[in-house]
Amino acid sequence: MRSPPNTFAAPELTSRPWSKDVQIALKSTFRMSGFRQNQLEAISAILDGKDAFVLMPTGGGKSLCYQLPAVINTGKTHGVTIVVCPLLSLMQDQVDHLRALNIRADAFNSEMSTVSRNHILGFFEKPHPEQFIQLLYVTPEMVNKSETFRNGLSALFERGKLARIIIDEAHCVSQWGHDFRPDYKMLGEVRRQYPNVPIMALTATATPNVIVDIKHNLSIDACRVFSQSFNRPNLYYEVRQKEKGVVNSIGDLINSRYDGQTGIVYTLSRKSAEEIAQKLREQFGILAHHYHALMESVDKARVQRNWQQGILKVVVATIAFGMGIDKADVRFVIHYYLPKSLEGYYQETGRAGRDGQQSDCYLYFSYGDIKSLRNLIAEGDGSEEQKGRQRGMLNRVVHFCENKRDCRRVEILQYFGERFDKIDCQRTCDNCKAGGRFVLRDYTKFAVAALQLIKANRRMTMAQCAGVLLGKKPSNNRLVRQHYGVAKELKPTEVHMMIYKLLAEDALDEDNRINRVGIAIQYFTVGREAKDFVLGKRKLQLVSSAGGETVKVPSAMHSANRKRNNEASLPGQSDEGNNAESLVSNNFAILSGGSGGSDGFMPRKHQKLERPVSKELGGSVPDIDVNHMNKLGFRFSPLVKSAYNQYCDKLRGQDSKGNVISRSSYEVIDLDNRDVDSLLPGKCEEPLETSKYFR
Ligand SMILES: Nc1ncnc2c1ncn2[C@@H]1O[C@H](COP(=O)(O)OP(=O)(O)OP(=O)(O)O)[C@@H](O)[C@H]1O
Repeated sequence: MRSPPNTFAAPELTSRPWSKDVQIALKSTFRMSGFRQNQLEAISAILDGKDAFVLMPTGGGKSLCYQLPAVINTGKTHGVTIVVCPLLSLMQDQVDHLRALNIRADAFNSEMSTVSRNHILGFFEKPHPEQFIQLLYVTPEMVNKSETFRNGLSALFERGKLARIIIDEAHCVSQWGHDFRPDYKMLGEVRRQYPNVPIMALTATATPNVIVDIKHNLSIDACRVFSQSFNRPNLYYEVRQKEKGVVNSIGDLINSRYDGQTGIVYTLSRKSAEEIAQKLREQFGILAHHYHALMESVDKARVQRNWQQGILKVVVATIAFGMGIDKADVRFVIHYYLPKSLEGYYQETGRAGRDGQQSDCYLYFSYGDIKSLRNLIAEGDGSEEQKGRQRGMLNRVVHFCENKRDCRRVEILQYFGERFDKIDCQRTCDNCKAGGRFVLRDYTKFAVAALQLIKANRRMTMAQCAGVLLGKKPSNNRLVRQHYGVAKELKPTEVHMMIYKLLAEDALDEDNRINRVGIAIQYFTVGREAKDFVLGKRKLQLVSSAGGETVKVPSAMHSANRKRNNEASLPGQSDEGNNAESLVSNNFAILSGGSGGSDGFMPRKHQKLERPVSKELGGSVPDIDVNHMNKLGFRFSPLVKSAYNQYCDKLRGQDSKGNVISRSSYEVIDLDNRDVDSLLPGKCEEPLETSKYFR
C-alpha cells in the first residue's frame, strides 16, 4: 500500500548546491510561486544524479519535475535533457509552451525534415550544447531505431553532455500496463548504453505490479519513488445501467446539467463515435464532434483545437483522444462503453476537472459490452498470458460496475495500491450517496480456504489460487488437495473479488516478482490480518453480484403506491418486492422477501423497523463493518435497546411502570405513518420512478 504523503520538506532539499538556482528558476522562468507535493523531492533527486520514478495523478504537475532541472547548471550531471514522449502532438505543445518561457526546447521526430533534424544534431557537436538546446523531445522510435540519432546521443554521452533521460507516460513500458507500446520496452537498452546517466520515469497510472515491471524494464530498480495520492476529490463517480435509448439519456443529461459546458463521451468504435456525435448534434443541438484514430491528422488536430477553444463543446471519441489533453474546464466525462481496465477508466475520467472544480464521471454499464470486449481480447494480438491478464483487467472493471455497495473512490484507489477511508469520499460517488442497497453474502468460509491454501504454498498468483478453489485444474499436490473445488459454487469473478478484498483487508499481501523470463508476476502471500479470519474472529462479507437489474429508490410515488397496497413501508425499501435475493437496507433495518426469521431478516409480510440490538443483527446491517460490530457492538446495543424502549413508551403514551407520558413533553415521529402520503402531489396515478442512479 502506498504510504501517506510526507508533508514536510527535508532540510537537505533546500540546502543543496542547486537549491538556490531551483528556487529562482521556479519563480523567474516558470513563474510559479511554490512546489506541489513531491515536485521538489523529484527535482532534487534527479539533480543529485539519482534515478527517479514519479507517480502523480493527471494534472498533478509531472512536467515541472523534469523541465525545471533542464534549466539548472549546478546539478551533478550537465548538458541536454532528453524527453521520450509517445505523441507528436503532445511534443509540439510542450515545445511551444517551453519556448514561450524562453527555454531552449525542441522536438526530434520522423515528421521533421532532414534539414531540421541535422540542425539539431549539429548542436550536439558544440562544446556546450545546452546553450542551444536544453530539452529535446523525441519519440521512442527515434531512440530505438534511428541510427543517426543514436550516434548523436552517444557523442553527447561521450562528452558528458547527456544530462538525463526522461521517460514520460512510463506505463507504456509495461506489458501489464493498459497502454503497452513495444517501442517503449526497448528503452530498457538506454541504461546499458548510457550508464550513470540518471533516468526519470513518470506516469499517472500504474498499479504496484506495473511499477515493478517498469522499474525492471528500465533497469532502475533502485530508483527513488515519488508517489502521492491518486485521489481526485473534485470528481464525482457514478455507474449507470446502460439501457435501450442510452444516447437519448446522454443527450438529456448533457442538456439538462451541462448546457454549454465542455465534456468528453468515450466509446469503443469509430462507427459509434460518429453515430453518437451526429445524434447529439442533430437531435439535441449539442456542439459535438467525433474523434478517432482513423481520421486524417488535420481533421483530428482541428477537432482538438476547436474543442480546446470552446468552439466545440463535446468530443465523442475512442481512446485515441486523450493523452496530452490539457483543458482545464472539462466538466464531465461519460463512458458510453465499458473501459477495458481501471487504469484506462482512471486516466480517461482524470481528464475532467483539472482546474479543481467539481466535475462528473458517468459510466454506462451493460453486460453485453463485456462480451464484445472479451471477443476483442480473444481476437486481438498478444500471447495467451497477456490475454489472460487483459481478461483479468476487464473483470476488475466489471466488479467495479457491479459493486453497488463499496465506495467507488476506495475501489479505484485500492487498485493503485492506495488506502482510502470511505468517510472521506463525502458522498462523491453514487454508492456513498445512495447509502448502500445491495445483496450481502458471507464469504468467510471461502476466504479461510484461500488463506490456508496460499499459506501452504507460500505464495500464489490469482489464477493459481482461484483455479484450485474453483476446482478448475486437477492436481495431486497434497498442499492443494484439501482446498480443491471448495468454492466451485462461486463464479470466478466472485473468487477474484474475494481475493482482492482480502488484499484490501491486509489478510493478503502483494508480492510482485520478476520471473525467469523477466516478466513481473503478481503473487499473493499471507498478510498480517490473515489469522483473525482463520481463527474465526473476523468475517468476510461481500456484495455478491446483483445481476445488474435496475434498483429503484424510494420516492413519493413509491410511498403512494404502498399506501394503495396497504403495505408497511420504510425509507429505502424496494418495491421490487418478493425477490428473496433482493435485500434492501435503509442503514438501520434489513428487509427481505426471503424465507424469513432465522438469519435475522423478516419475511416481507412482516416488514417493520428492526433494531440492531444484537451483534449478529448489527453485523448484518450494510455499511456497519462486521468486525467493528464484533469489537464495539456490545457498547452500542444497550444504547439502541434503551432508545427503542423509550420510543415504544412514547408511542404508547406511558412508560414501563405505567406512568402516563404527556404528549406535550415529546415529539414522536412515527416512521410507519402512512397518512403522510396524502400530502404528496400526484399520488398513485403515475408510474413508479426508477433510481436516478440506475436509469
Ligand atoms: N508548482 C506548481 N504551481 C502552479 N502550477 C503548477 C505547478 N506545477 C504544475 N502546475 C500546473 O499544473 C498544470 C498541470 O501540470 P502538468 O501538465 O505538468 O501535469 P501532468 O501531471 O503532466 O498531467 P498529465 O498526466 O495530464 O500530463 C499545468 O498547467 C502546470 O502549469
